[in-house]
Amino acid sequence: MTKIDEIQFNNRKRANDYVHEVYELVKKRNPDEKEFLQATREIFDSLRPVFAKHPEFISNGILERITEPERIISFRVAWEDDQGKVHVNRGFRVQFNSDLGPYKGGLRFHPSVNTSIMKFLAFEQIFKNALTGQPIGAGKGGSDFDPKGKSDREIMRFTQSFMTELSRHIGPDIDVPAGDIGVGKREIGYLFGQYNRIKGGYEAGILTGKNPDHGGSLGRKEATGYGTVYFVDEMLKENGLTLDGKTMVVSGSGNVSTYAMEKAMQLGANVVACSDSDGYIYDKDGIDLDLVKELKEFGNKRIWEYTKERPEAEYHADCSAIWSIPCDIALPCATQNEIDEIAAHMLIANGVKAVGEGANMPCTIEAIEIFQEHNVLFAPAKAANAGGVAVSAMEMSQNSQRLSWSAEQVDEHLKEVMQNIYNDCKKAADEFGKPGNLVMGANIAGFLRVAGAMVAHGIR
Ligand SMILES: NC(=O)C1=CN([C@@H]2O[C@H](COP(=O)(O)OP(=O)(O)OC[C@H]3O[C@@H](n4cnc5c(N)ncnc54)[C@H](OP(=O)(O)O)[C@@H]3O)[C@@H](O)[C@H]2O)C=CC1
Ligand SMILES: O=C(O)CCC(=O)C(=O)O
Repeated sequence: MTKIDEIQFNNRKRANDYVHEVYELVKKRNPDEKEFLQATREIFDSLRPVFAKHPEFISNGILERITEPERIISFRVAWEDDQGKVHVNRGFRVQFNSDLGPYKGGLRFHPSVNTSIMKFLAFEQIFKNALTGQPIGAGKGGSDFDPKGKSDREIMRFTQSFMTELSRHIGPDIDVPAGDIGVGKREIGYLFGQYNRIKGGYEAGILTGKNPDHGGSLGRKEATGYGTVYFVDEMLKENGLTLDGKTMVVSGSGNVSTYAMEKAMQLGANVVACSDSDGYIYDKDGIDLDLVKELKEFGNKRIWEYTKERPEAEYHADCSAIWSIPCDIALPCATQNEIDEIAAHMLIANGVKAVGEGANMPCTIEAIEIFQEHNVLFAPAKAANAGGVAVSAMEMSQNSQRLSWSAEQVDEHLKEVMQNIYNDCKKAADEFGKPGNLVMGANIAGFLRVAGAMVAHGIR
C-alpha cells in the first residue's frame, strides 16, 4: 500500500466509523421515530464519501448537530365544532436548521401527524432548501387535525386557534410557514388573517402560498408539480428520452399531483391514472384534468365521482394498487412510503422507465434500491419537488420588495432553478464516484451547502 493509499484508506475508515457512530446515537435518541430514522439513514448512506474528503465536517460535529432540531415547539390547539363541542388537537413547529436563512417549510393538517413525521419532513427540508440556492433555512409544522368532513367555519376556528399559538414563534426573518397536505389557499388565508389580527398590522411576508390576489405569488400553486415535471424532463433528456407520448401514472389528486399532471400533459405525456386516499381512477385514453380539478381543487369531492361523468373510466377502491397500472413514468405525489418493494417490482415488471418523487419520501429505501438496481431513472424528492419552496422564496422576495412578478417571470425562474438543481445533483454524483445516482447527488449537493455554512457560523 502506498502512502497515499494508506491515507485514503484511513480517511474512508474514519468517515465510515463516524457515520456509523452518529447514526447509532440518532437511533438511541429517537427510538420510536421510524420516518425520521428512515430519512436520516438515507442521508447518512449518501454522505460517507463526503466525510472521507472533508474531515473538517467531522471535527465540527456536523452530523451530530444537523440531526438535532434547533427547536421543536409542540402546543395545544383547542377549538369548538359547529355543535359547540370542544376538541383538542396537537400543533407542532419543528425549527430544524437556520444556517442558510429563516426556517422555511409547510404546515400539514392530517390525522397521522406526529413528532416523527414532522421531524422527517423538516429534516428533508434542510437539504431541499439548500439545493434551491436561495437564502432559506428549514422547518415544518402542522397538526393531527383532520380537515375531512369539517365545515368551513370549523376549519376557520381551528386554524385561528392554531395560529394564536404559532404566531409567537414565527416572523418574516425568523420562520415563514406555507402549505402542505391539508393546508391550501383557504387555510393559508385564515392563518394569515389571524396572524395579522394578533400583531395588529399587515405583515405580507409571514406566510407563503397566499392567494395571488391577496399578497401571494402567481405560479406558487403550480410550482411543486410543474417543478417536478421540469426536473424529470431534464433527467429524461439527459438519457435520450422525452415526455412526449409516454404513459404516466400520478398518485394523489391534490396540489402537487394536479399540477404535475397539467405540466406533463402540456409536454405530451398521456396521464392515465390518479388517486385519493380511498382509491384510484384509471382512464386509459387520458385523464380529464378539468374534471379532476372540479372535483378536488374546487369541490370537496372524492375521486370515485370522476366515473359519474366518465363512465368509461375505472375506479378501484385501493389507492396503493395504482402502481399495478403499466406505465413508462410514475410520479408518486401523495404521501410518504406509498411505493414499497412490492410496488417497485410491479412497476418494473410493467416496464417503468423513470420515477419522479413529487411527494416527500414517497418511496421506501428498499424501493429506491430496487429502481437503481434495475436502471430505472430516479428523481429524488429533495431535488424533484423543490420547485414549491423555491417559488415560496420568490414570494418572500416579492413581499419584501412590495412587487408582484408576472406568471411568466415566475415560471422562467422556476425552470432555471430546477435545471440548476438537476445539474448540481448530477455534478455531485459524478464528483463523488456515483454517476447518474441523483439520490446521492441531491443529498451531497444539499449537504455541502449547509455544512459549509454550519462550519462558518461556529459550533452552536
Ligand atoms: N404543496 C407543496 O407545495 C408541496 C408538497 N409536497 C409534498 O407533496 C405531497 C402532496 O402534498 P399536497 O399535494 O400539497 O397535498 P394535498 O393535501 O393537496 O393533496 C394530497 C393528496 O394525496 C392524497 N393522499 C393522501 N394520503 C394518501 C394515500 N395514503 N394514498 C393515496 N393518496 C393519498 C390525498 O387524498 P385525499 O383527498 O383523500 O386526502 C390528496 O389527493 C406531500 O408529500 C407533501 O409533503 C412537497 C413539496 C411541496
Ligand atoms: O413552500 C414552502 O415553504 C414549503 C414547501 C414544503 O413544505 C415542501 O417543500 O415540502
